[in-house]
Amino acid sequence: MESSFRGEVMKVLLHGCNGKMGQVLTKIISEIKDMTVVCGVDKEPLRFKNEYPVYPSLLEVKEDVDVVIDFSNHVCLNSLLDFGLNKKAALVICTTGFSQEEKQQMKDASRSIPIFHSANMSVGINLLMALVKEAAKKLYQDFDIEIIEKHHNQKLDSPSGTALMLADAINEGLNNELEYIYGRHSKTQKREKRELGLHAIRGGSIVGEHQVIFAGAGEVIELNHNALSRDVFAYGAVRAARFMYGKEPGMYNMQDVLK
Ligand SMILES: NC(=O)C1=CN([C@@H]2O[C@H](COP(=O)(O)OP(=O)(O)OC[C@H]3O[C@@H](n4cnc5c(N)ncnc54)[C@H](O)[C@@H]3O)[C@@H](O)[C@H]2O)C=CC1
Ligand SMILES: O=C(O)C1=N[C@H](C(=O)O)C[C@H](O)C1
Repeated sequence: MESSFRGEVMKVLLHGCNGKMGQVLTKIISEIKDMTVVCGVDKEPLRFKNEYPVYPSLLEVKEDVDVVIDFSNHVCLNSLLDFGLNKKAALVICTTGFSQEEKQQMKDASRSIPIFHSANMSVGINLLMALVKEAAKKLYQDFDIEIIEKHHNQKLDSPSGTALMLADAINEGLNNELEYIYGRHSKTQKREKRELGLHAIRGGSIVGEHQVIFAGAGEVIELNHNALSRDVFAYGAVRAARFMYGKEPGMYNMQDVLK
């Protein structure tokens, strides 16, 4: 599917603009000719001096907006959806940590506006999803599958949205037979075949590492992805924003963007 964005200047609202990802995007979009940040929203609006106005709430936004790029917190979902529905703006939601109910809320709203959501904006992870799905189909009979993710010490949610996305890709390949096990503390029993373990490490400034382990008798296969900087997520978000400009209502993800 092609982007319908051509020859204009796309007006972007950065939601969570004063966070780590918000600031990386601020810099990257300032270097792009046909895209401009018309305003930002952040619950800490004064943390940085930005070249665009920053509001503490979406209710205060005065600017005309084509696309909202969101890297904030899942608790903002209601206000984000209300904003998109009132202003008919496309939403590029990159935040993680949503509950099943919140994901359903997104789907419901996507009947009226175009909504993109992906827990990982890198091309590499979205290719890895296809690889682990195929590997799981071929290996599951003889190999146990576990996922380890590592992130910086400021991350709020665990396991990461990406680890869950990889687990879902694997499970889809296996007719959703697997049961997710979040760590094994206090467990004094053997691993069951249909378990898929998810394990989270938090420390320092690790940008984002995901390791999918296929452990067999006498041999181990690992498929890994390491994000070396946050730029990779920001470029993915810019690519998704271009893709979402002028799209029909519906739910979209990175697989649609990369088609
Ligand atoms: N999809 C992807 O590829 C990626 C997703 N993420 C996700 O994006 C989110 C943000 O990540 P970071 O920038 O590292 O976090 P961060 O904590 O550095 O930034 C979040 C920003 O959102 C603001 N915020 C929080 N609650 C708010 C509210 N109620 N109203 C307005 N602003 C609010 C905070 O003040 C902060 O400035 C996380 O959920 C993270 O997991 C992060 C990197 C890549
Ligand atoms: O919080 C982060 O930093 C990241 N979050 C995303 C996730 O939860 O998967 C993506 C990336 O790994 C960085």
